[in-house]
Amino acid sequence: MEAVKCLSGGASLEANAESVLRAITPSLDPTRHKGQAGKIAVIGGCREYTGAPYFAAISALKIGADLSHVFCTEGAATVIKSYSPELIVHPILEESYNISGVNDEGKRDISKKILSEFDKWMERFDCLVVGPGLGRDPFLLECVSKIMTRARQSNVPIVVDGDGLFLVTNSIELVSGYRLAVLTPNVNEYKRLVQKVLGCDVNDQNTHGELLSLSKQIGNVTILRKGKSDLISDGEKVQSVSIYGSPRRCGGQGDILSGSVAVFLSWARQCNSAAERESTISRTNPTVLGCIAGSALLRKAAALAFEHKKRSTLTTDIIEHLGQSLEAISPAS
Ligand SMILES: NC(=O)C1=CN([C@@H]2O[C@H](COP(=O)(O)OP(=O)(O)OC[C@H]3O[C@@H](n4cnc5c(N)ncnc54)[C@H](O)[C@@H]3O)[C@@H](O)[C@H]2O)[C@@H](O)CC1
Ligand SMILES: Nc1ncnc2c1ncn2[C@@H]1O[C@H](COP(=O)(O)OP(=O)(O)OP(=O)(O)O)[C@@H](O)[C@H]1O
Ligand SMILES: [Mg+2]
Repeated sequence: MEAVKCLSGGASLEANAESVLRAITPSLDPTRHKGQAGKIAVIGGCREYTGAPYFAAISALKIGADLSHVFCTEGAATVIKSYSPELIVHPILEESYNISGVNDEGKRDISKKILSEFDKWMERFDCLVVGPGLGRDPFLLECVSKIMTRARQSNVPIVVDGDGLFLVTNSIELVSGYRLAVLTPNVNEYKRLVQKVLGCDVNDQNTHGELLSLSKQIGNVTILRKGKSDLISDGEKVQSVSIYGSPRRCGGQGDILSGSVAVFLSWARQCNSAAERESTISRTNPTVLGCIAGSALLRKAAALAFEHKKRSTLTTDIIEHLGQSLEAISPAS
């Protein structure tokens, strides 16, 4: 199956995203137990943002993951739980304002406690999504750096989005050379990444070459550059997903994408039957497959939601169409 054709160097080719989706989506086999279709954790949710981690975590469930966790601050946790009883919410993160009277030693103890709380769960996760609605509090980000380092030591894939990209752009060593990392920058996040890593401004005359260089420079991590077309590269080649989505640019669509990529990359890593081993798909990096599938599904769901809701289309409407969009490509029975 030639689902993923690509050219190296400066060119990219449109991925056959539907074939990728069909190949990596597992069948609903009655012998499978809870957890086998994916256990995802989103690290995000703070005083300002509760929508973003919710969107990422609920999207993972709506696509077909079995369990979806959120690690956030205490204040955000109550709010996120009230959005949905389906999510498992851990109120473990702390922001500086909440511990302003605590001395350095006290802060170290809090940091250790956060890490040990996370450690109890980490080995169970198929993928982490770090960043949707995380905020930029320095103490919180320092704790999240430690969480990422721990996940990396345990070979747990990490999708980095939103404020997670702010953290990683300033501490690139957190993901550098980690082949199970995926960065999903929007226009601003990409600009900051290019400036920091390549030391220049974004060059729209050399889109593909620049994306290849950026990925290579960070040790071949997979990058999904969001935009009119989504461009995906692991430093070897560039592929695009340009399926028509929606003209509505409401906030939160990137959060759906990060939750979706987490599920699909987990599924792509499980795809190892003999037939799949022979195919182009199985020779493609699972992180790249996850990006292609996530991007395509989000765009299809956005198109369907827009058909119904037009100008009033919101992120929650798009989430409601994720299942139908996947069903049209890979039917449940
Ligand atoms: N409901 C929620 O809780 C949401 C929270 N979000 C979170 O908010 C935090 C910050 O993310 P943002 O994406 O807002 O931060 P960014 O710094 O990436 O972008 C913010 C600004 O960029 C501008 N912008 C967008 N597209 C542009 C373009 N093509 N050219 C020029 N400027 C452009 C926007 O108007 C906005 O003012 C993250 O943690 C994110 O996850 C967002 O995901 C949106 C939804
Ligand atoms: N100009 C565009 N035309 C069509 N689709 C787009 C366009 N820009 C972004 N998208 C789609 O919307 C998705 C989200 O991209 P966007 O740039 O809005 O992310 P974001 O800013 O991180 O979103 P969020 O508000 O969740 O943080 C991308 O996967 C992409 O497919
Ligand atoms: Mg975003």
